[in-house]
Order: sequence, then C-alpha cells, then structure tokens
Amino acid sequence: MTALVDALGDTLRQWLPAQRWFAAKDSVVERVSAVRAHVLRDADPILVHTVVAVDLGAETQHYQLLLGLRPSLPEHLAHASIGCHEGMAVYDAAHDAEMLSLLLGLIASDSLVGELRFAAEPGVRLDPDLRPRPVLAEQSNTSVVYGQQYILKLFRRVSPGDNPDVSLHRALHSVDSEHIATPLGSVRAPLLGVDTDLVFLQEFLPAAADGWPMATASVRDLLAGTGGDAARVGGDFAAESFRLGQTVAALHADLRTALGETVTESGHAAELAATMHRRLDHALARAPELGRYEADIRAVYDRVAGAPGPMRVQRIHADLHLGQALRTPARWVVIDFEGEPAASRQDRETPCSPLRDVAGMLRSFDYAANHLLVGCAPAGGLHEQARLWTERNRTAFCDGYADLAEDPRADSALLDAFELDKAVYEVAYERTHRPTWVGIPLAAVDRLLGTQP
Ligand SMILES: Nc1ncnc2c1ncn2[C@@H]1O[C@H](COP(=O)(O)OP(=O)(O)O)[C@@H](O)[C@H]1O
Ligand SMILES: O=P(O)(O)O[C@H]1O[C@H](CO)[C@@H](O[C@H]2O[C@H](CO)[C@@H](O)[C@H](O)[C@H]2O)[C@H](O)[C@H]1O
Repeated sequence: MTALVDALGDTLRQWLPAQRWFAAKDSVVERVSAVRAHVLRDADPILVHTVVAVDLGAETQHYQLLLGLRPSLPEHLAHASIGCHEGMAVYDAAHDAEMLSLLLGLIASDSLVGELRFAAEPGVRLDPDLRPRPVLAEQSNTSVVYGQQYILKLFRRVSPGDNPDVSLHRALHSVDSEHIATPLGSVRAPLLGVDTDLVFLQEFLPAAADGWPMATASVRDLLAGTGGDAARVGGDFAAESFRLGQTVAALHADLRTALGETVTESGHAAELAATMHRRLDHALARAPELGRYEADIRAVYDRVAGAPGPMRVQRIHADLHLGQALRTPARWVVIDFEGEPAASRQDRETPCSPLRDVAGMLRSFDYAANHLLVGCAPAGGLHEQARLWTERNRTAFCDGYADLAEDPRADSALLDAFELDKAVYEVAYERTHRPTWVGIPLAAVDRLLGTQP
C-alpha cells in the first residue's frame, strides 16, 4: 500500500499546502512519500491509513492521512477530493461518515491492524454505533464528534513519541481533575521506531460554549453600544474571566499533583532566556517585520537571563488561549494540551513556569478585543473601548488566578517577557495563517516594548 501513496506523491504535494492544518505553508514541498500505509477496509469504499514524510528541503515533517478510494465521488464528498488513481477517486476520508464509523468501531473493539493499535482507555466501554459528524471549524488537527458523546481528534502533523494532548489528559484524569474532558481512547503506532500517538478520543461536552466566541460577543456588545464602559454594558465578561483565572490556577495545581514540580538551579533563567532567543530566531525567519524590534526584544530576554535565584517549573498547557477553554453549565474546562503547533516536541514537554500559560491567556484577551478592529483606522473611541475591555478582563483573570495561587503579577518582568515571547510567536503564526491579523500581535510587541507603531 505504500506504493499507492507514493504514486499519489505529486497530487499530495499540491493538495497538502492548501490544508489549514499543514504547518509548512511558507516552504516548498519537494517530495511526499509514505512512511507507512495500512488498509483499514479493502472493499468499496477503500480506506487507507497512512503517515507520509513531507520533504521540505531543510527539514522533513510527518502528516497523518486517511485516504478514501471510490469509483466516483458522491456530491457530499466533493469538497474532500484529493485526486485520482487508476480510475478511482481519492479523497480525504476524515470527511466521510462511513469511514469514521469504522474508525470508532476499531477503537471500541481494541483492534490491531498491522502496527496500528486501536484501544479504549482502561475500563471504558464505547458505543461503536454513534453517528459521526466531522467538526467543520478549521483547526490544527481534524476532529469528529460521535453522537454528541465522544470527540475524536486525528492528529495531522505527527512527531515520534507521546503527544502531550493525550499524556497530559491521562495524567490530569488520574488525579480526578475537574477541568478536563475524560479521555476515552487512542490509536498508536511506531513512527521512526518510536511508539507514537496518532488519534485521541475523549468525552464530548455537548452543552459547552467556546471561550473565544463568548469573549468576542462581549466585545461586540461593548463596541456596538453608545459609549458605555466595559463594566456596565450588557455582555460583560469579567466574571467569566475571573472564573477562568481560578480554573487555570486549579489546573496548574492538578498538573503539579499529577506530575510534580521542580525548584530549579539558579541557572534556569539563562536556559529560559536562551529558549526565548531561539523562538525569536525562528519567528524572524518567517516574519521579517519583527526585524526592527529584534534588538529591543533580545534586551528583554537578556534581562530574564540575569534574574537571580531558582524558579518553580512544572508541566503546563503551553498554548493556552480563549479557544482552548470551554464553558459548561458547571465550570470551565480546558482542552487541547498539544502545545503550539509550530513548537518542537522538546519545547512542548520541557517544564516551565506556569506564568507562560497566564501570559498566553492575557494575549488572548488582547486578541478578542482587537480582532474586530482589524482594518479600522488606529485612532478613535473604538480602540480606546477595546483597550478598556482588555484591561478589565486581564485584571479579572489575574485576580481569579491570585484567588487560588500566587498572584501572577508578583513577577511582572517575567510575565511581560512571556507575553512578549507569545506575541513574537503569534506574529509568525499570523504571517503564515492569517496575514490580515498580523497587526494584532505586532501592536502588542510595540506596547510591551514601549515603542510606537
Ligand atoms: N471535549 C470537547 N467537548 C466539546 N467540544 C470540544 C471538545 N474538545 C474540542 N472541542 C471542540 O473542537 C474544537 C477543536 O478542538 P481542539 O482540541 O482545539 O483541536 P485542534 O488541536 O485542532 O486545535 C474546539 O475548538 C472545540 O470547539
Ligand atoms: O488552537 P491551536 O492549538 O491550533 O493554536 C494555534 O492557533 C490559534 C488560533 O486558532 C492561535 O491563537 C491565536 O489566535 C487566537 C484567536 O484566534 C487568540 O485567542 C490567541 O491568543 C492567539 O495566540 C495559537 O497561538 C496557535 O498556536
């Protein structure tokens, strides 16, 4: 079956860069070849599971695909078309309900197909007959909801080893954390000789609202009003921001209980600063507009390196933002512990100060307030109202965090440096994925450095 995927190499070379989850949009794809391929179903429609190596010249990335083959593509799958092979239509089967049912059935029955290990979590009994519905939102991975009970995530870019989304969910579940969805199953297989997470199944929270649309609705209310202040207009979000701050503090405590905490040697600050410098190098290569800030940004990181004394580090979420928080009727739940899609596995797994997560969420309040103003002239009342909304909700979030843990503002130099590090990452992220939004993190870089745009 690897021969089939290799034969499709040129077609995949064209198709991959157009996918939202493809991480290397700024590179030229030189070659696509199969690392592994397994037939999961060999009758019409045929289903092939594959991991492909994408040769980008300077590096090779790996992606997971579910390829469907049919004599012809029905209308409802036209949008999933990839190309043709020997008279068969080849398509992205992650959009095909029939194939997605098969996938759940394999997990429910703890199947082994070649080296692919499908398994329910210990003690979990799954209903294989629930109807699948692909989640249409464009994300870093591809998700499918089964009957409002389970949500399955097919990791797209894969790297050898455990995926923190799976391992951190399991660790948090082992200490009965209230702030996650229950893990239900997984698919694993060796990649480059290392056992690797490919798929994660978890409890679907049907009555949950995503924090991003909740927060942006509040901003829209404020901006559409007649100049009221953020505390008094309808749709004030500050009480939710406070609860979210409490939730993140509780989650950090659960992560410490499950996986421990280390008080580092005093040299840790220098290592942390070196990581920030490396992340800046990576962003500069992708976003030349950061060049004029480079010296000032490096000076902030150098001050981090000079911080005396040890630091408390632990496993953290590592890509926390409003879209990773779901509000159920009872509480906030945090999802997607995979870390930043562009970060290395080592960066995702290295214990870090929890202030990094706090900074991620602070950046998100800034995004929520300002994305509605993309394209508006920079001066004027709307920007001032957006600024006030941001400040109100950032303060409420930190107050909530401080209610259950040490106040994150106590080390404001480190918190600001983490915020700058995140804004730098975001400039490169937006340059690749949403170029019209690049001004949002760039304005934050200006604010954090005290420079003028
Ligand atoms: N347990 C869950 N219950 C309900 N909805 C969920 C759950 N997990 C994820 N989602 C929804 O699926 C979307 C994608 O999930 P996420 O883990 O962020 O994927 P990605 O890794 O692709 O960014 C989220 O924005 C959220 O709307
Ligand atoms: O959710 P992902 O793991 O895919 O995270 C990536 O994409 C996020 C955007 O979807 C991106 O977040 C940035 O945009 C958000 C608004 O869409 C904003 O709330 C975040 O603060 C901002 O960082 C995230 O950085 C990226 O890793």
